[in-house]
Amino acid sequence: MGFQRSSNRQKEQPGISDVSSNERAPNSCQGAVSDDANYSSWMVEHPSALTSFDQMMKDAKGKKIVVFLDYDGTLSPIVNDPDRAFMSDEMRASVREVAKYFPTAIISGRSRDKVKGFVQLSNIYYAGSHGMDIMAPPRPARSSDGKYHTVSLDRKSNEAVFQPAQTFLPSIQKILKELEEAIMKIQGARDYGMLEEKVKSIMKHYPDFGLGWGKKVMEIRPSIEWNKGNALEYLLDTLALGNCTDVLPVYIGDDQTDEDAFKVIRKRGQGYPIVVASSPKDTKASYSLHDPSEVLAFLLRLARWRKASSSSRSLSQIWGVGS
Ligand SMILES: O=P(O)(O)OC[C@H]1O[C@H](O[C@H]2O[C@H](CO)[C@@H](O)[C@H](O)[C@H]2O)[C@H](O)[C@@H](O)[C@@H]1O
Repeated sequence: MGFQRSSNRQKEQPGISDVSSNERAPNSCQGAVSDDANYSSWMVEHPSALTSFDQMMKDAKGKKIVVFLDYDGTLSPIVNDPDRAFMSDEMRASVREVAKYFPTAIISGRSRDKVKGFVQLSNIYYAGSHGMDIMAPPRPARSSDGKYHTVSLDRKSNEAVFQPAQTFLPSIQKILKELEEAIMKIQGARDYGMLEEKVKSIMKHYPDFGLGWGKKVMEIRPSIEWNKGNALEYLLDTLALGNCTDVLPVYIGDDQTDEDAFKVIRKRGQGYPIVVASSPKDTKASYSLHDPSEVLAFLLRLARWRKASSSSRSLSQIWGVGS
């Protein structure tokens, strides 16, 4: 459940830091140089997944790649109106292409229906509400403490939906109603402070829920130990890959909530956590991409790499030559 913050604090738009130093306003030169220097030194720790691509794929040889993608800020640029955060047709085509070759999942903070509506692809898995609403084939679920095993059929009764926070749904409906009534009279942008106050005062009565803040967004979440990292593990399990040592999860995301997935990959000891960032940030990711346009380039390259390696494999099988 999320609320939009209408302040000026907005994510840097792709391209802004691409402006070369001699195109910047004269009085911003100093800052620009040190920004570039900071970004460059950050990049040493988090090299570009594009420039590191060949090495990454060399290391991936013989392993099973599974692709996990965040939505906002990764597949679509950050925009002011969350209802207009559309992904481009090229991005959609690249995800479709990747999903032809690798199991692919979108793990988003948005509701599953909303993100599915934006992505409009049927050959991928969807995990909405920060992984608390997963659509996946029915299989036994595993969680470290044995809780959260609610698997049921969706409205079309043909796919399994895993909702670890299902028991919170009645309270969520109640909170929603109370919030709608309380905020109806608040006028847009300038009343963010009042909105925050109202939300906080209502949420005091719901100790089983927590408040979180994202990029210009305030979110109410059930206080359960379930995040994008758990969703990644759950999806690997549903693919029967959870315990395999030759699995390489590739996770691309830009936000704080994606860090949980980066941590899981690090803990597994194999895989590629890739952060989308146009300025230095504290992250557990090993690699970086500057913005969604670089995500697009990476996905296209990944699909092309796989296509080429499968065709060279079949040629070598047919002709008996080394690849
Ligand atoms: O996990 P994600 O797929 O990255 O979703 C995270 C949040 O995304 C949306 O908010 C963000 O994107 C909006 C559109 O670009 C932007 O206006 C907002 O400032 C960002 O925070 C979405 O509205 C939230 O519900 C998601 O949790």
